[in-house]
Amino acid sequence: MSTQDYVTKMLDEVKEKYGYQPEYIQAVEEFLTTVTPFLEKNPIYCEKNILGQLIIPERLIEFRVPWMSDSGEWMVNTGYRIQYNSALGPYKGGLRFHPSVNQSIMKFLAFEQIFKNSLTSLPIGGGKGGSDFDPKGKSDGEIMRFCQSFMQELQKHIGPSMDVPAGDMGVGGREIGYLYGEYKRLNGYQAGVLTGKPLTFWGSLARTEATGYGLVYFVKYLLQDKGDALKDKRVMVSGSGNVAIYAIEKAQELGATVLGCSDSSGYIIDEDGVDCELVKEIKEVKRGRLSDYIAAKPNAKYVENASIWTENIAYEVALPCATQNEIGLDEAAILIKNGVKVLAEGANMPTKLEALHQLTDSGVIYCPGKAANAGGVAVSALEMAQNAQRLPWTFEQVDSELDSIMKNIYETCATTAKEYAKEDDLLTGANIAGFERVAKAMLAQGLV
Ligand SMILES: NC(=O)C1=CN([C@@H]2O[C@H](COP(=O)(O)OP(=O)(O)OC[C@H]3O[C@@H](n4cnc5c(N)ncnc54)[C@H](O)[C@@H]3O)[C@@H](O)[C@H]2O)C=CC1
Ligand SMILES: O=C(O)CCC(=O)C(=O)O
Repeated sequence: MSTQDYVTKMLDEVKEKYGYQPEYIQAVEEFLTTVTPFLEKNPIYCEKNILGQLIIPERLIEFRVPWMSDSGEWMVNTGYRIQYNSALGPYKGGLRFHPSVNQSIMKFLAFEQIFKNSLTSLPIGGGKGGSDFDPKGKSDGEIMRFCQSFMQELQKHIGPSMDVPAGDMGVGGREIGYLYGEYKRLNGYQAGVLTGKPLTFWGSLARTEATGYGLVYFVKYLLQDKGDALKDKRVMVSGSGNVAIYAIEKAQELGATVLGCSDSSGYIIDEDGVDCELVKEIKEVKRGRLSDYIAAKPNAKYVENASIWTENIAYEVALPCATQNEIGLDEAAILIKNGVKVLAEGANMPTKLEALHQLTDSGVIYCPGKAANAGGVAVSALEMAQNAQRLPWTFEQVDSELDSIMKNIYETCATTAKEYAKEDDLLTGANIAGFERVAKAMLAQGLV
C-alpha cells in the first residue's frame, strides 16, 4: 500500500467509526493531511503502523460527578480524563469546565496536546480532561464542592509521574486550589500532581502569564525572522480569559496596539488600545462581563452578541484566544479584508479547516495553536521540575526559559516547514516536528 493510501485509509476509518465526534475528526484530519511527506521519507512508521497506534488513546476515563447546589439540589455532571499518549513522559494537559465539553472535544484537545507537548522538547506525554459543569454563575461553595467530587474520582488515575493535570477554560487558580486540597486530603502531600497551583503551595511564578506571553514570543520570533517587529502593529484578540489577558499585556509591552477583545456575550473595540488592567479587574477580580468596560471607557464601543472577527477594522495580527472553531469561512474573509498578515492561535483549534486554507491561500501566515500556545504547558513542565527539586525559580528565570522555548519551537516549525513543504507552512512544520519525536519514542519502546 502506498503511503498516501495508508493515510487515506486511516482517516476514512476514523471518520466511519467516530462520525459523531466532529472536533476529534477535524483534529485528526488536520494532522494526517500534513504528515504524508515525512512518512514517505520514513516508511518504517507505516510498516509498524505507528499512526494507527497513535490515533487511539491509551486510556479514556469517563465518570459521574455528583455534587450539591447551595439550595440543596442533587446535581450530576460527567467528568473525563483522556490519557492519550505517554511515550515522552507522564500524561500532561489541562482540565476544562464548560457546558460544551463532551468526548469529541476532550479527544481533540488531548490529541493536539501530544504534539504540542512534544514540541516543547520537555518530558511530557499528552492528555486532557474536564467536565460539562458550567462554572458561570456558581457560588464559591458550589465550585468547591464540585471540584472535591471531581477529584474524588480523578485522584485514582493521576500522580506526579503518571498524569499531571492543570487548568484550561473555566479552571484557574481557584479551581486548582480546591482540586489540590481534595487530592491532598485523600493522598497526602504531593506538590507535583497538579500544575498551575497558586504560589502559596508551590505553583510556579509566570505560569499565569505563560500561555499569553508565550504566544506573543512566538509571533515576535516569526516577525523577527521576516525582518519585522510587533512595535506599532495593530492587534486584535478574542477572549478575555487567562490566555487573552496576558497576550494583550505582552503585545502592548512590545509596542503593539491591541484594538479589542471579547467574551461569550460580545466584544469591545478601544482604538486607544485596550486597558489591560481594567480587563483584569473586570474578569479576574469581579468575574464580570466585558460590557462593564464601557462604564470606565466611554470612548470605546461594545457590540453585543457578535463575534469580534466580524468587525471591519484594519489590523495586521489576529490572536484568537477564546475557543475552538471561532473562525469559519465568513470570519476568514473579513480578516483578509481587514489586512491581517499573521494569525497566531492562543486557543486550541479556533480556526476551522476550510478557513485555515482560505487564509493561507491569501498569504496570511498561520501559526497553529499546538506550536504558538505551547508556552502554558511548557511552564507547567517547569513547575513540575521546581516541585521535584523543591526549589522555586524566580519570575525572570521562568520567563527567560519560556522565551527561549518559544524561540526554539518557532525555529523548529519554520525549519521543518522548509525541509518538507514550503516556507511559512508552520502547520506542516509543527505536525511533522511534533510527530517525529513521539513516533521515534513509540518505535523504540516497541508494541506496548
Ligand atoms: N490556560 C492555558 O494555559 C491554556 C489555554 N489554551 C486554550 O486557550 C483558550 C482559552 O483558554 P483560557 O484563557 O484558559 O480560558 P478562560 O476560561 O480563562 O477564558 C476563556 C475566554 O473565552 C471567552 N469565550 C468563551 N467562548 C467564547 C465565544 N464563543 N466567543 C467569544 N469568547 C468566548 C470567555 O468569555 C473567556 O473570556 C482555550 O481554547 C484553551 O484550550 C491553550 C493553551 C494553554
Ligand atoms: O499546563 C498544562 O498542563 C496544560 C495546558 C493546556 O491545557 C493546553 O496547552 O492546552
